[in-house]
Amino acid sequence: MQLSVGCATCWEYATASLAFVGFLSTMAKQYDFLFRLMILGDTGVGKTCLLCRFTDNEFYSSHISTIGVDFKMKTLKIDGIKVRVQIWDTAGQERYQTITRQYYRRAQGIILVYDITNSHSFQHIVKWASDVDELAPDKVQRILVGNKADEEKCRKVPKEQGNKLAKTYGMEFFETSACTNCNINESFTRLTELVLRAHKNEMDAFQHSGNETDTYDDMTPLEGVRVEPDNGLGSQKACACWR
Ligand SMILES: Nc1nc2c(ncn2[C@@H]2O[C@H](COP(=O)(O)OP(=O)(O)OP(=O)(O)O)[C@@H](O)[C@H]2O)c(=O)[nH]1
Repeated sequence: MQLSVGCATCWEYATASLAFVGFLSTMAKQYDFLFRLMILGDTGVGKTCLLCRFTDNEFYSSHISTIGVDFKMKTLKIDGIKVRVQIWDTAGQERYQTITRQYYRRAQGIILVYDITNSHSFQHIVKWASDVDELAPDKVQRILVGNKADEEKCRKVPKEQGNKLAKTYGMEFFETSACTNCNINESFTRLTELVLRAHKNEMDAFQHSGNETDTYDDMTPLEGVRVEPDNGLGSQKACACWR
């Protein structure tokens, strides 16, 4: 860029531009890869709580149903690689399935969650898994999570049953508690590792293509998905149903 000497405005503009470019390149190097993970399961199993515990180390005792899809981000370091995960928290309520189903095809990793104190939520895993088979990419990585493991006295689903179901689907299995922060980092990190491994060839090709400053980021926009808040639902969580 050619600067006209003595022109204060141009100089300020150039300095600001260079600072902005520097800022962008620093931003670009904050992570090496970006992946999308998704949390699925019946309403009330604790999907939002799992996510809030993982990203913010917080736990909320009230159940405020998610509308559509919400998301949070976190950066992990795995084997020296900085991986940024965008984690979508989906509504478990049937009425939002038209919206949440739009997101499956962009997920690289999926956490299927049931509540160990709720047999129905466990039985419904079969339905969630078949939705994933139908709608998610072939390469999608999945793990099974039995949440609320702190509620041992109210347990309805034995741990062996969870293990058995996970084996049937070829998934790894974790019992977690968002309440006591048990196995939360372990499960999210393991899923991210599986996604990294599944995409290794593409990532190697990307790095060898000379993109040293860019990040591997499959972020083409979603088709427009929009939901209007349902006034009959009472208090509900903020949502990011359209992007
Ligand atoms: N004891 C216990 N309660 C939990 C745990 N995780 C979540 N809960 C409670 O379960 C209820 C539902 O949690 P949410 O995270 O809102 O459930 P959700 O799956 O996101 O529900 P939807 O948004 O309706 O799909 C809340 O009252 C939470 O406090 C846990 O690990 N242990």
